[in-house]
Amino acid sequence: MINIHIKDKFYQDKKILENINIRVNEGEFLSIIGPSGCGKTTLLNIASSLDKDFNGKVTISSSNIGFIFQDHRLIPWLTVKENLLIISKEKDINQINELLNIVGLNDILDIYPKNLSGGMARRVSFVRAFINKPKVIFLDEPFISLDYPTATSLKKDFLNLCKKFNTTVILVTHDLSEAIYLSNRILFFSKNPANQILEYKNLNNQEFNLKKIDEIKNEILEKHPHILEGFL
Ligand SMILES: Nc1ncnc2c1ncn2[C@@H]1O[C@H](COP(=O)(O)OP(=O)(O)OP(=O)(O)O)[C@@H](O)[C@H]1O
Repeated sequence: MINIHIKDKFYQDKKILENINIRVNEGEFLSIIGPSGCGKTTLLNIASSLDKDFNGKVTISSSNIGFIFQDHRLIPWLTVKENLLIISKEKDINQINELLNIVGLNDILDIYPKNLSGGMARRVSFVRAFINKPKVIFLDEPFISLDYPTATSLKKDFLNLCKKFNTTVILVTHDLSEAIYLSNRILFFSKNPANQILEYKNLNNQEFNLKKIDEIKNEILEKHPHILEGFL
């Protein structure tokens, strides 16, 4: 579904990524975790073909892809409805309402982004990402700076959307608990140039269970204490 081969990636004369090979299967949810500055966003930009300035090759089996970023990136002078319709291929207001309902939003179609709370705006950005039924979604720290209850419920809603569309996902995050909860597989990276230091597979525990998440987190940290360095 997604094949990422990066021989190397430089910014000016600084090597950021080297010798990275990642394959993501259809319907898989992969998280990439690592310390600040190790190149996670750079890797995501290359994987999603936003950045083509690297040595290597990326293939994605569908061109129908969506993005979710840290900020909602809604167009400020358009209402929620207009923000969603402008990128919707089907222009189907019933489908838009259905997706808004999945993320817990009702009666907000005529509201402008500046009148939405941060959490609501982020929810709308999730709906926007799913509106054309993408086969693949790339996310860069999408739950950052949301309060805990909002982030938790949005994560649940997000998993429901992924299930509904059988979406393949690559998520960049700093948060190990979040990665354990959401993913099937986690890749840990270290710094300079980013090395893949550990792969953790078969995390199919997508039920929100804090105890279980903590157990897995402790298991990972006990087995691999070095991954603590720099970011946890
Ligand atoms: N456009 C750019 N030009 C030059 N250097 C850049 C550019 N973008 C990123 N870098 C550098 O590349 C390195 C990797 O940056 P990147 O944003 O990919 O890391 P990250 O792991 O996503 O960090 P964070 O978790 O803090 O967002 C950093 O040293 C950063 O300063």
